[in-house]
Amino acid sequence: MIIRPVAPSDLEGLYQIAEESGPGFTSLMPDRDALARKVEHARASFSRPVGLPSDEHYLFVLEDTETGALMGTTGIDAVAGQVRPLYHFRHSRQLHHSHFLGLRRQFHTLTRCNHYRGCTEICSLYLRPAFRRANAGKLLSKVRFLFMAQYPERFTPTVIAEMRGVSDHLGRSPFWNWLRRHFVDLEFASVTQLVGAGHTEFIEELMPAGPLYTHLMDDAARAVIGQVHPDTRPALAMLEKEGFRHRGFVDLFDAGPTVECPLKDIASVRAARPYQLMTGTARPEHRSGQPVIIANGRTEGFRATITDQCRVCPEEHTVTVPDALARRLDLSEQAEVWLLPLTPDQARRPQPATQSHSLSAEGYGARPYAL
Ligand SMILES: CC(C)(COP(=O)(O)OP(=O)(O)OC[C@H]1O[C@@H](n2cnc3c(N)ncnc32)[C@H](O)[C@@H]1OP(=O)(O)O)[C@@H](O)C(=O)NCCC(=O)NCCSC(=O)CCC(=O)O
Repeated sequence: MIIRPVAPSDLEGLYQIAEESGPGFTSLMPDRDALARKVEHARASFSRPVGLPSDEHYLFVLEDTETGALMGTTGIDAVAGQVRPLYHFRHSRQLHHSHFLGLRRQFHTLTRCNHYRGCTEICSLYLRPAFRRANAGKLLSKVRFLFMAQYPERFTPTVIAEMRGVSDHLGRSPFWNWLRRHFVDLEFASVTQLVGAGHTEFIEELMPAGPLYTHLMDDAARAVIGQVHPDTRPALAMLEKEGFRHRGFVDLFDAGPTVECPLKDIASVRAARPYQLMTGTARPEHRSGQPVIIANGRTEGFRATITDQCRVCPEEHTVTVPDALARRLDLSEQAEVWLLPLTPDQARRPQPATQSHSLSAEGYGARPYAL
């Protein structure tokens, strides 16, 4: 399997992915014209020289090199919330207290906001069920951090991910059902389609701006605040191991959590290193054997894969790879290559609990309002 930038010939495969991933997956909607524009935008972004990040969108695909089939997608928006505002609900606590009456009560509220302005956003992580296999999901998730380590000037100091929230197999969201009843009478699928196509004006016009008291919501809506879709738990688990944390901002439509991490603290960004390529047979002193993600040093011609065939000489900063692998990654002798080890010890230790909302898949579900 090989990761590469999306190409116009991927349009049909992308459409299939957009269809099978369902309505909560807003960054890829089944609309051929919109997908074609996305592919063109990505092509222009990979080929553009960048000093300061702007509206670049990097969309990568994972290809099965034996069949040419598209296995999955993974993406990065260099700067989100700049051209169009990025809306969230801020989940917070309010204390109502009457000294005179001796009464106090604590409430949880959701308040609409534009907290994230101009952050890099990772998105579009999807591995087709037919292609689920060891390390494919990890390659899709981590390759973006390897790309960021290679080209930090293309990204902002903070990276966020808006995780898909809970919806059922018919695409109904318990959180949206409540909002729909009280504020915007549209199907969840229609709303996500509007947002996916960039039509967000209705948010200012129709969505509540003042605080929503969560105890007034029905149980089903309240229970999914800050929770991810079951299929998204692996995606969240991988990001938590990278150091991403939830700070209380949830999606306006399905209440899925947004997580964030400073770019320089992302475990894979810290672990990625450049080497000089040697092809052919490794020398005995070269270190061998560990699975790594290996990428060439290009943008437009970016290629990456996972392999345990690299032999690394850390002292000389060189790596020897078999000729066939060098050809697949379009590498020539002495080229720069980047390696990211897959070993679990690169995972960061969790940050202090006081700074983040609790969000283990089970833990948050059991206590959805714990700050
Ligand atoms: C996310 C991926 C690509 C992940 O691929 P796989 O499922 O094959 O991953 P995997 O290798 O089996 O698991 C990856 C890691 O997650 C852990 N893991 C697996 N299942 C888990 C669960 N139920 N709860 C908690 N952790 C779990 C595994 O132990 C493993 O970590 P260890 O190896 O350390 O044990 C896939 O699940 C997928 O396509 N999901 C549906 C689409 C989706 O919801 N995408 C995210 C949308 S949200 C989005 O796109 C923004 C976020 C983003 O872009 O990253």
